[in-house]
Amino acid sequence: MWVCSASPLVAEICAGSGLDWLLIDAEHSPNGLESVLAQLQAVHGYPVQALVRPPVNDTVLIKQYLDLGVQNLLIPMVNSAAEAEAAVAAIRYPPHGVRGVGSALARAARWNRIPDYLARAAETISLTVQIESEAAVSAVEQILAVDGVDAIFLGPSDLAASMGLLGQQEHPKVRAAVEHCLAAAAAAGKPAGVNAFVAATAKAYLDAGASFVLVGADVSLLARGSEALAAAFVPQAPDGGTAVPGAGPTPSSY
Ligand SMILES: O=C(O)C(=O)C[C@H](O)[C@@H](O)CO
Repeated sequence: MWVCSASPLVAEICAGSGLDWLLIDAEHSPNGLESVLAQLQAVHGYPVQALVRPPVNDTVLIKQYLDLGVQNLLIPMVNSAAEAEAAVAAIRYPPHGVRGVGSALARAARWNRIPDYLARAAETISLTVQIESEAAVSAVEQILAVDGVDAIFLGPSDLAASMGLLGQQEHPKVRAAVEHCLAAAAAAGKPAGVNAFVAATAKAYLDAGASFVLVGADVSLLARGSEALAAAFVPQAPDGGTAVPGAGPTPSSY
């Protein structure tokens, strides 16, 4: 599930839920380096894998995330093999890439307490790139062929927008594009994941070959759960609207 609240406490609650992976998001959520660090520390020791999504495919930012100790990166908006190659270069030290060397100062290497960190760092990091535009779907085979791309992740919300179908993640053309990418990943022998908050769609994508799915978000659970409490206990206005100040209609499930 997504962890978007930028709260170590919430991240720890989710980490102990039984879910097997969490995505700490810094693309659309109010997370900076300090809050990502605090959440990594909060989930450490729980039987859960944490992925982290930086806001952008940027070499300097990726270096900072890696030095914090992020081991599973999800890079958004990767639209071509060249952009995927740039992400791979960002996670590898020279001569295989361009990652700056700061392990003596960094949590990633536990401040040089991890022997051979520099030599072994690449083995400890996974790179998943996000396919979320028509251009990326067209280039998915080339992106999957990039050495160092470990997995792809489909983003139906942005994909729908790029197809002129803003807000229509369930549109048959969007679902067909997602399934095309799932098949391409299977052919390439690499895992593919997808964002799918509608349970039936998540199950359909699993049946179509998805290896991992994002099926909810901390903020959405809190929003819908608090609305349900309000609906159960707060008197409704006579016109059927809500009596809760500031509350509005519930938008799409994404
Ligand atoms: O395009 C997508 O889908 C995603 O990348 C997920 C979104 O970022 C997230 O906001 C869910 O809508």
